[in-house]
Amino acid sequence: MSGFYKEMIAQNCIIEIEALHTRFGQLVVHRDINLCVHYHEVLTLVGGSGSGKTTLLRQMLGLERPSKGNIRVFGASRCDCDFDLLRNIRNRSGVLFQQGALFSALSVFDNVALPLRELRTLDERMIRDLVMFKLDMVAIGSQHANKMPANLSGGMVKRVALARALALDPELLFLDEPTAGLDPELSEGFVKLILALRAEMNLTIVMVTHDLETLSALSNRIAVLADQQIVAIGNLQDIRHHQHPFINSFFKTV
Ligand SMILES: Nc1ncnc2c1ncn2[C@@H]1O[C@H](COP(=O)(O)OP(=O)(O)OP(=O)(O)O)[C@@H](O)[C@H]1O
Repeated sequence: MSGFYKEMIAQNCIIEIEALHTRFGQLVVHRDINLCVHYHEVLTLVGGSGSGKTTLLRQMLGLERPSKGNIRVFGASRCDCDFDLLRNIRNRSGVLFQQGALFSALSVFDNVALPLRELRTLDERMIRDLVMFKLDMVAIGSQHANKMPANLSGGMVKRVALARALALDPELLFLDEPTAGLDPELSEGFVKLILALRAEMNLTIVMVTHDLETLSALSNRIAVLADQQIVAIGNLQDIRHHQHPFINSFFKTV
């Protein structure tokens, strides 16, 4: 075991990123990224447009591969191609994509039931109970279960998408711009819901956001992506005094 991994285990990392490089043709997006996401923290990725936040999130999720370097989730390498191992990582992770990304042809109920049905181990009665329980957790009443996504408000789409992300009781939750498109009141309510569920389910959260209110309310630590690297990492107090042009402009209203 390399010194790096010993250090990661000692630091209690749920996700460990080592010497990660990403390039798309001539475009270098990440250069030597090293990062540890601690168990039970909320780590937020911030950075300018095109700085590689979503790409890094997708790499942690296993949806994209870095050009070089390694990502370990729950101690297992993303680069291992063992199907059972990758499925295990997937079942222990939930993701809330930007815009909610509900399947438009499926009802609220069927959207939340999807990850449960994919397990192929639960009968429909059990699935029904679990779906109604998850909808209740995100304050969606049973009268909405048969509605189609097109008939929901923006705030409801986010909550149903969150119920789906939490369907398998994940330990790790990824949030991509969770409050984008919500007005300030709905956004505040959604942040409170995430905080409550995080405490209830003992979640570790990795989030991408441009929204300062969301960032301040939820983050334990913030990692700033700029110049293809993580130029600063720490809590809000640590970060806001860091001297970097992106950080100065991003936090100037705090
Ligand atoms: N599959 C791909 N092929 C080619 N270029 C890509 C691909 N995915 C991302 N990029 C490029 O990589 C860079 C980083 O993209 P990414 O979406 O990760 O940035 P971001 O920080 O999330 O940006 P934003 O805040 O605007 O969403 C961008 O220049 C983007 O155009």
